[in-house]
Amino acid sequence: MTARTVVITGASDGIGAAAARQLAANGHRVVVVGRSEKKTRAVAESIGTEWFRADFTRLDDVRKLALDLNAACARIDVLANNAGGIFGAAKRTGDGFETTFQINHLAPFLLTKLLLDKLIASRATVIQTASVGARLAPRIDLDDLNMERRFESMRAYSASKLENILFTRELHRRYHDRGLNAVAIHPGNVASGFGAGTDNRLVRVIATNRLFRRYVLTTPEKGADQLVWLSEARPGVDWQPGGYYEKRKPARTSAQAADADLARGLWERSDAMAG
Ligand SMILES: NC(=O)c1ccc[n+]([C@@H]2O[C@H](COP(=O)([O-])OP(=O)(O)OC[C@H]3O[C@@H](n4cnc5c(N)ncnc54)[C@H](O)[C@@H]3O)[C@@H](O)[C@H]2O)c1
Repeated sequence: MTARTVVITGASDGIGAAAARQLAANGHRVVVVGRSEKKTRAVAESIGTEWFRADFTRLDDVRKLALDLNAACARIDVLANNAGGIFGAAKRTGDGFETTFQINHLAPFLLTKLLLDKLIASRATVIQTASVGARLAPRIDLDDLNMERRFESMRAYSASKLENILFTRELHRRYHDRGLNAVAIHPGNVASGFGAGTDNRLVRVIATNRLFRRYVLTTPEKGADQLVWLSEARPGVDWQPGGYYEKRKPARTSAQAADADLARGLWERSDAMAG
């Protein structure tokens, strides 16, 4: 197989780090992106690859990351927008947006847009690590993407993961005929750093309890399976762009995820917000 250039965000930990290790072992050029310089550097050095640091609570970091990636990579065959998580109480970033919304949706939206020319020229695959949790999302209110009316960390998380799927659909609608292959996935329920810092007690207990981690959740390596598979497989042959996958198979999600007007509206609002 030809070696590909694969950029993975959230690759300092968990699923992203496991995918980076596997793809590097398979001979690809992997670019590791993370928030913590120390952890990101450690992962990159352990697999002998490049790394960049960006904190997605700062859109200026995302803009700088896009500039760096555009300069460092002649082509990008795969962009895995994997960074994300469930966080605590309602909080605004310095950019003025609700934190979960910005980290999980707005930052990867902006990064993808700033890399778009290169992604199209490379006929790239763009993967969103979404979640089965998107099924629990409340009705997305385009006039209240910051959830000012009723914030709760699980509501914000599930909405952001639905937004990952809506973004995938709209990316596909706009750019598939120019060669872009967009896909969203649920990675499985994985024992990673996910959920450790949330104020949602149930999620925190499941995510941190030793027995749950050992017997109920799966490993980061298994959670990375679809990122690795989609990075190497042939779009349009091995999998169909535009959709949502679980365990390497197209999967159903909620009716909202298929709402084309909502996907278009979210794109337009995100564009205006990200500037
Ligand atoms: N673990 C699960 O069970 C599970 C289930 C469904 C979906 N997911 C999704 O998988 C993805 C990876 O999560 P994981 O399980 O590996 O968790 P993790 O906590 O181990 O890793 C999360 C990664 O996201 C990065 N990140 C978090 N906040 C960031 C910020 N402000 N700026 C830049 N990067 C930031 C972290 O640095 C880390 O590299 C997430 O998008 C998560 O929503 C996880």
